[in-house]
Amino acid sequence: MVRILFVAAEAAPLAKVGGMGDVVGALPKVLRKLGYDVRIFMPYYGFLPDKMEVPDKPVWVGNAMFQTFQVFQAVLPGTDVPLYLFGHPSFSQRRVYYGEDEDWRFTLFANGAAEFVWNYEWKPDILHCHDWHTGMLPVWMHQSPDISTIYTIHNLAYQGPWRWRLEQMTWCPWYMQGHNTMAAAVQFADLVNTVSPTYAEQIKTPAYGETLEGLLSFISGKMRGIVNGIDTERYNPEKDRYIMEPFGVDTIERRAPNKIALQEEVGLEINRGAFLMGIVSRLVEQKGLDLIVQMLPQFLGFTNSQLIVLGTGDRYYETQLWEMAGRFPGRMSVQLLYNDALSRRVYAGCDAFLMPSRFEPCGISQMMAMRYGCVPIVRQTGGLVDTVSHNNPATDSGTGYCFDRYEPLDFYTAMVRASEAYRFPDKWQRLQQRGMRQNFSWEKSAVEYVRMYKEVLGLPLDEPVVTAADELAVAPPVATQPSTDKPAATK
Ligand SMILES: Nc1ncnc2c1ncn2[C@@H]1O[C@H](COP(=O)(O)OP(=O)(O)O[C@H]2O[C@H](CO)[C@@H](O)[C@H](O)[C@H]2O)[C@@H](O)[C@H]1O
Repeated sequence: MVRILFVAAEAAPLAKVGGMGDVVGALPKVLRKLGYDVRIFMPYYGFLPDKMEVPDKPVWVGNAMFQTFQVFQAVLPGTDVPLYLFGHPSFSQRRVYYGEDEDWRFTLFANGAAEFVWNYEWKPDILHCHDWHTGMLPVWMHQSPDISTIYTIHNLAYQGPWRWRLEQMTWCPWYMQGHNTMAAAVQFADLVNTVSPTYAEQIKTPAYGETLEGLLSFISGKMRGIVNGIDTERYNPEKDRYIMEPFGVDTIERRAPNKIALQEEVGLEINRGAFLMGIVSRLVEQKGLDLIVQMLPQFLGFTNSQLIVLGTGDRYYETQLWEMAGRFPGRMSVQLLYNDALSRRVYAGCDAFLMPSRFEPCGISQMMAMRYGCVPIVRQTGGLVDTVSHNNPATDSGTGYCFDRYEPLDFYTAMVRASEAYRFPDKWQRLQQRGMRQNFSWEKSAVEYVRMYKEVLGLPLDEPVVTAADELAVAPPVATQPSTDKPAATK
């Protein structure tokens, strides 16, 4: 059976700050069903014992960067995916990112992962690395021809902090890109992918390449674009115990109480007819926050619409939104926090979801919104192009509202068109149902990942990888931990 180790800083539901956590938490369990022995290696953050049982005894003790670390083996809650936790005091605080030592502790983490795969009894055939935190692994793995590497770019904008210090820590000279772990991985990984076909093309241009467009164009032969899925088991409006009233595509009339409950919960006027818009996001420039700050006061001023924002991020946007909410009491609510349960209630209660991103590698939130019958209003960029299509009431087609240019008025027009369409309940309901019927499950995208794994191992693409004997023992017997749907720590 092919063995794959995912190395990442996040894995939902244990540690999730954004979409990468969703991917690393959901894809391995689907791949295991397809017959691959997939495991995860991630840091042992200080808040993990609140969410799961971690054994006291490590399965392995190693050394890297003159430090001793321990590796604990557990199981990702709600799945059968074995989880290796990298234990070192630098991760014992209750945070995932930020801090003065961000560069150092993630370099240590990547070093620890390398030592682990070189020396531990279970050896992967493929090391699947995610984002800058794990970027040096493909460089170091060049001394191990028996281990292939795949690198997934979730967000090109984050290429690692304090690069001059990174170079001193990675012990890799400039031609190995020791100062920029994202570039290092792109250059040295056997295959590279990003999380949607459109973004895979866009990042070869200066507008989206974040200064790596030259390198990305150069390696385009080994570059793939695979659209993300969502965890349709965890995020299922028919069974979600965090929402007021479960509903499905054929029982969409049962969705209405969720809107009233949400209005009540976040302090909005109870108004069944108001056009309720939602945002669940990291509050950063990428997500089009400047368009929101510019246009929402006008839109709220001229219509009877309402807005709820759930997110954390840049202090500037947090302050702007907070100040705006003060100008629209009962019409706008800002929740500056990370809360998975509330995010589900926003998806289930709002009429529309705003995502006017400046750039978007894929985007998970718009898919979650559609799954919960919330109509996305998005800018046509990156993965939003691949997952949302424009509503055409004449032909009853499309799943949301899309605009093209990153201009306040274009965004405004899209919101006006959506709020006008909302006045026709039957058509609006059919639009919601079209979104809910989309197949965003990981099963579809997992097949494309399998193709990549076969390609990197040099296996024939049209033949199954697993042998009959393997199929009988699809996964090693590991106990399944009960699911903890507790939200992760704030950023
Ligand atoms: N305050 C809050 N409370 C609760 N939940 C919150 C929250 N803020 C955000 N979330 C959740 O975090 C996830 C956000 O995922 P996205 O993919 O939309 O964006 P992100 O930019 O983080 O991911 C990056 O990586 C992913 C994965 O590849 C790409 O899809 C994306 O384009 C790229 O920018 C969603 O599951 C959302 O519900």
